[in-house]
Amino acid sequence: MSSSVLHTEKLCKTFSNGGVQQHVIKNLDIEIREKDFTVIMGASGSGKSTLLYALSGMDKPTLGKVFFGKEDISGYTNDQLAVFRRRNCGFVFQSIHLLENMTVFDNIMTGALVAQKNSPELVKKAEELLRKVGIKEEIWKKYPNQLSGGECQRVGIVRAVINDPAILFADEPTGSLNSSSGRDVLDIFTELHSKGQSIVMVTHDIKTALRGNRVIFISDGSVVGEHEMPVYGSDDLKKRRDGLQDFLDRMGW
Ligand SMILES: Nc1ncnc2c1ncn2[C@@H]1O[C@H](COP(=O)(O)OP(=O)(O)OP(=O)(O)O)[C@@H](O)[C@H]1O
Repeated sequence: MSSSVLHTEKLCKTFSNGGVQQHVIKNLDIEIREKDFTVIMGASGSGKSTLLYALSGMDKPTLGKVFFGKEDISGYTNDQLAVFRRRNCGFVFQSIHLLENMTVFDNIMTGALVAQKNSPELVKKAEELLRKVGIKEEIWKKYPNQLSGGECQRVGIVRAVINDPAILFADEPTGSLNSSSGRDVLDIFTELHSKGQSIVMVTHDIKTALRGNRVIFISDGSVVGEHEMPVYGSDDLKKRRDGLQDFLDRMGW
């Protein structure tokens, strides 16, 4: 059993919408294990993205605690959280916001930790990662508006993992892609996971969720169920899909 990399204690997040309090995350306890590919699923509006933001230090909880290892990050200031994220987290969202006035290569370098910036080792690492995700050398000097959506997403993944984050967070990473580009992106996630990358991904798509090895279902701001699967590719895909579908049916999805 792998060790815990992140956990929450009675996590709460409340938004005030026009003076009305909306309790989106309610006393939620969750543990994210190292080297797991954890998938968070649930109905629209159940609080998946809100949870991801709280887990990754993108937003502060209203009440409760978030621990990264033994470090309680819930009381951090915005500046401390920014440092925490840069050191420990990588992010891939539905639409990747690359900086339009920078080339593909420079976009990746801007994400690098200051200490490593433009070091020969880092340049080599960026080149290797770009090749690995299928971004050929002739694209490295191009600007984001000269790339397809799938290419942008793959560059975004390289930017997200360039600092070897302890956790890669993804929110509907294939949501804006066609099925072939989406599959390419998921193959990259699968490969990263097989190399030991801890991943936490929000999705409402079964095909995407199948890539994980642990699916956590949330409803109305609480964890209501959990489903474990072998590492993707090591089992029969039909059995895997049926098992996940069965779990989701039981969750009332
Ligand atoms: N910054 C915010 N201010 C106010 N309300 C918010 C904010 N962020 C989220 N909410 C509300 O919290 C609820 C949960 O939103 P969240 O985006 O976490 O759900 P979700 O499960 O990710 O939904 P979806 O699958 O549709 O993306 C929604 O009702 C949303 O309107």
